[in-house]
Amino acid sequence: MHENQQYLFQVNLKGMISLLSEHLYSNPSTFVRELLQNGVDAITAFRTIHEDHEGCLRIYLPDNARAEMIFEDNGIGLKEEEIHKFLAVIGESSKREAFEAKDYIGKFGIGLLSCFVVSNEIIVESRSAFSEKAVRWTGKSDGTYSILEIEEPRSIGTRVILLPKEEFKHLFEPGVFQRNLAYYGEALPMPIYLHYNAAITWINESGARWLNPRASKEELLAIGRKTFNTGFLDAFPISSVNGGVKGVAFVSLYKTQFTGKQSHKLYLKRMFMSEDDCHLLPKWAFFIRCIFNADGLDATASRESLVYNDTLKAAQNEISQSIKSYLKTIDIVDPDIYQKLVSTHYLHLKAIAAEDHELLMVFMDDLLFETNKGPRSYRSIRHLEQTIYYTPNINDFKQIHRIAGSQGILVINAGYTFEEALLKKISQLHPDLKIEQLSPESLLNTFHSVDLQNSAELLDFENRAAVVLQPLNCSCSLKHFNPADTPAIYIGAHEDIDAKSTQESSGFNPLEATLGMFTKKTKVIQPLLCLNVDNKLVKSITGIKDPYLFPSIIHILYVQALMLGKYPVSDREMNLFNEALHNLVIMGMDNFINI
Ligand SMILES: Nc1ncnc2c1ncn2[C@@H]1O[C@H](COP(=O)(O)OP(=O)(O)OP(=O)(O)O)[C@@H](O)[C@H]1O
Repeated sequence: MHENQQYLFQVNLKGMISLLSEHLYSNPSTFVRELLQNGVDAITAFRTIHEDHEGCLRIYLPDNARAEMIFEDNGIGLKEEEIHKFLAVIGESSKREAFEAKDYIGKFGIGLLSCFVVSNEIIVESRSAFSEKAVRWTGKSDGTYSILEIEEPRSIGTRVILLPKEEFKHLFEPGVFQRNLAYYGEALPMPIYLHYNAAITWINESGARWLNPRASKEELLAIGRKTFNTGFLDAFPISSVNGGVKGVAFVSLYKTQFTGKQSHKLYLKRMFMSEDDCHLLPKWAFFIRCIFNADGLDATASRESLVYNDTLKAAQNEISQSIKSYLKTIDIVDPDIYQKLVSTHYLHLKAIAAEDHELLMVFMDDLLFETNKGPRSYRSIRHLEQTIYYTPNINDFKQIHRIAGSQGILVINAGYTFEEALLKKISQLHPDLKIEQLSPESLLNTFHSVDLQNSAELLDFENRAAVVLQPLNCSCSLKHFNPADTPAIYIGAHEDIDAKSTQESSGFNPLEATLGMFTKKTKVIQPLLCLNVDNKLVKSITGIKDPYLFPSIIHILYVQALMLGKYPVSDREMNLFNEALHNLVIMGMDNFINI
C-alpha cells in the first residue's frame, strides 16, 4: 500500500443496472413513461432548431407482423458520439446541462434503463438532425453494448426496440399498453399513435382540456367524473406562479375523513407523475381532489414524487390561497353550492376558519356544531343562548350531554382541537357572548347540595347507598337537580390534570417528586351516582332498610342511570340488574307497588 495513493471506486455494472432498472421504480410499466418522456424531450430539443416542427410519437406493438415493440419519435435523434456519451454512460444526460434544461422532463440519465425490466436488451436506432447516417445501438443487461451503422436511409428521429421478456408479455397486449399510454401520456402536447396490426389509435386525442381556460364548468365536472369515477359538487381553477402550476380543483360531493388520503392526478411537464398531491395541497384540503400540471417543479429520480424545496413550498402556499379565494366568494357566486359545501364539509371548513380570519367571517354563522341537542349552526346557537358551553373532548361530551340536556343547557362537542381554537376566536369577535368550557365536574357543581347535617335519615341513606355501590367502584352523592323525574345520573370516571396533586406528592416519594416536575399528573375522578332527592322514587326509598330490597333498588337505579347516559353496561352490571328485578318479584308485586 502506498501512502496517499488514490484509488477509484469500482462499479459492478450488472448489479448497477439491476438496481436502477428493477428497484428504483415501483411499477414494471414505468418503461412506458420513460420512453414517452425521452420521445417528448427529443421533439422539444428538435424545436430549438425548427420552432414549428410537428412532433409525434408512434408505438408499434408486437402483432401478426412482428415480435418486438417499436417506440418511435421524430425528435432530434442522436449522433454516434452522442450514443457513446449518453446512452452508454449510466447517469449521463444530454438534458441536464442544456441551455433549455428546464423544458426537458428527464435529467438523471437513467430512465432508459427501466426498459431492462421488461426486455433483456434495448435497441436504439437513431438518426440525428445533424447527420445523414443512422446508427443502431444494442445494449444488454450484462453491461455490454455494440454499435453499427445502418445502411438504408432513415428519417430524423429515434426508434427504441424491445423484445418483451416472457413474464412481461402481458404488458404489451394492446388493451394493457393502451391504458398505460393513456395513463402517463394523456396530457402530452404532441400526438401519440398506437399501431396494432392494421389499426391506429390516437391516444391523447382529447388532450388536456382541463388546462384550457375556456373549458366550461360542465366540461370540467365531466372531466372530474371521468377521471375519478365520481361526481363533484363544484370545480374551479387553481394555479401558482411558483412552480408553474395550473389545474382544476374538484370539491367532493360527500363528507371526507380527516385521515383518508384522496387521490389526485399530478402531471409534471404534462407527463403523468403521481396520484399523490406531493405536498402541493395544504393539509386541510381533504375535500378537494385535483388534476394539475407543474412546469417548474423538480421530480425525484424515480419520477414518482416532487422534490420538497422552497419552490414547492411557495407553490403550496399559492395554491392554498387559490382555494381560500374560491371559498371566500362562493357564497356570492353560487349560494346553492355554498349551502351544500357548509352542510357537507363543515368540519374541514371549521379547521380552515380556525386559522384564517377572513374565512371565519365568511362561514362563521353557517358553521355546524355537534351539540347535545343535535347539529346546530353557530347562527342558531348564538341567537338562542347567552352562554355557549362546550366540552373540549369527546369523552367529556359523552358524559355531559344527557345531564346538560336535562338541565336545559346546550353543549357543543368541540372534540377536534381546532374547534376549541375556533370557539375562542369567535368569543373574541363577540365579546357580549359568553363561551365557557364545561366538564362533568363543573356541571355537577351546578347541582344544589343537600343539607345532610340536618337530616340524619338522608345522611344514613347516602352512606348505605355508598356501601352498595362501593364494589362497583362507584361513589354516591345526594343532590337536588332538574328535572325532578330523573332519579339518578351517572358520571363516569375521567381524568383531570391536577397540578396541585403534583406539588403535594413531593414530600413522600423523592423520585415521584422529581418526575412530577416533568410530567403532568392526571387525577382519575371515580365514577359517581348522583341521586336526586327531589325525585319521587328516591324520596320513597330513603327509609327502606331491608337487606334485599334496598341494594336491589340501588342496583336498578345504577344500571338505569348507566343506560340513560348511554354508557356501556357490562355482563356483571346486567346480571346485577336482572337479579335485582328477580328479588323484587320474589318479594311480591304488592310490596314493589307500595314503595
Ligand atoms: N428518443 C431519444 N431521442 C434522442 N435522445 C435520446 C432518446 N432517448 C434517450 N436519449 C438520450 O439518452 C440520454 C439518456 O436517456 P435516459 O432516459 O436514460 O435519461 P434522461 O432522459 O437524460 O434522464 P432521466 O433519467 O431523468 O430520464 C438522454 O439524456 C438523451 O441524450
